[in-house]
Amino acid sequence: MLLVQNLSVSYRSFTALNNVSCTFDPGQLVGIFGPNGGGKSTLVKAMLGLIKSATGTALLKGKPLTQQLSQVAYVPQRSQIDWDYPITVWNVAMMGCTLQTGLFRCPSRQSRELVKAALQRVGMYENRDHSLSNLSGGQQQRVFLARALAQEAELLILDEPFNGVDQKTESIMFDIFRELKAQSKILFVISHDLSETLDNYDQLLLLNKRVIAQGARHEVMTKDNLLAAYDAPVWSIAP
Ligand SMILES: Nc1ncnc2c1ncn2[C@@H]1O[C@H](COP(=O)(O)OP(=O)(O)OP(=O)(O)O)[C@@H](O)[C@H]1O
Repeated sequence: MLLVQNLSVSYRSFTALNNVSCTFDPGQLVGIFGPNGGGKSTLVKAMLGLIKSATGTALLKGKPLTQQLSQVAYVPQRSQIDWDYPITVWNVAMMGCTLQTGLFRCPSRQSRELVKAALQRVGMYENRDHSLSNLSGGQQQRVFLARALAQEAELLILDEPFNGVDQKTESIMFDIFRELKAQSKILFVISHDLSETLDNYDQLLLLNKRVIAQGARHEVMTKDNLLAAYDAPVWSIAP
């Protein structure tokens, strides 16, 4: 189980997150929604200790998440990744195994097998020698998903993974999420897509500095909750 308790974050005098608490069971695909600037990325970064929180903590299986980062595969927002960095598809995916292998040691046969299987699963093995910068947006996202798969982490966090991806990639990703759920992983997906893809999530967390609502789609995506989160009429948000 993943437990977020009383997490608060301020950037200088600006409060980005206020006392956020939520709980997630294994085998769940969780969608994190909310307006631009609502604190979604801040929540994830604070959970991972990438930024300092004023109060609160995140616990995975009862232990601080920050002490077991090898159990977390994090795919940041596209804007946070240097897509021109000269690296091949294979080497990006191999980074998922670096924690186990060590930075300066030759990857084991097992790591190579894991990376091969991960790239095959996302349909990018044939492109393994290609440079990351020469791929389409959807292909790049699939490579980063392969890196997360190769890591075999308990918790996968993907920050807006559907941005700039085509229908085929989106559908591959949701298929893979279902497989990971069956392996009792917890998947955190930050998204802005309020279309019918919402049905793919087991749980939704609606965030605007605080938790507006958490639960199943019909409990969370109500008129009142959407108004509280987005401060806008529902018809202008949800299709
Ligand atoms: N390093 C920073 N310094 C100061 N303010 C920040 C910093 N990072 C984020 N913020 C502010 O904190 C608030 C929450 O930002 P965050 O990126 O977590 O929102 P978000 O919900 O992920 O937004 P988006 O949907 O646009 O990605 C925003 O008002 C943002 O401007």
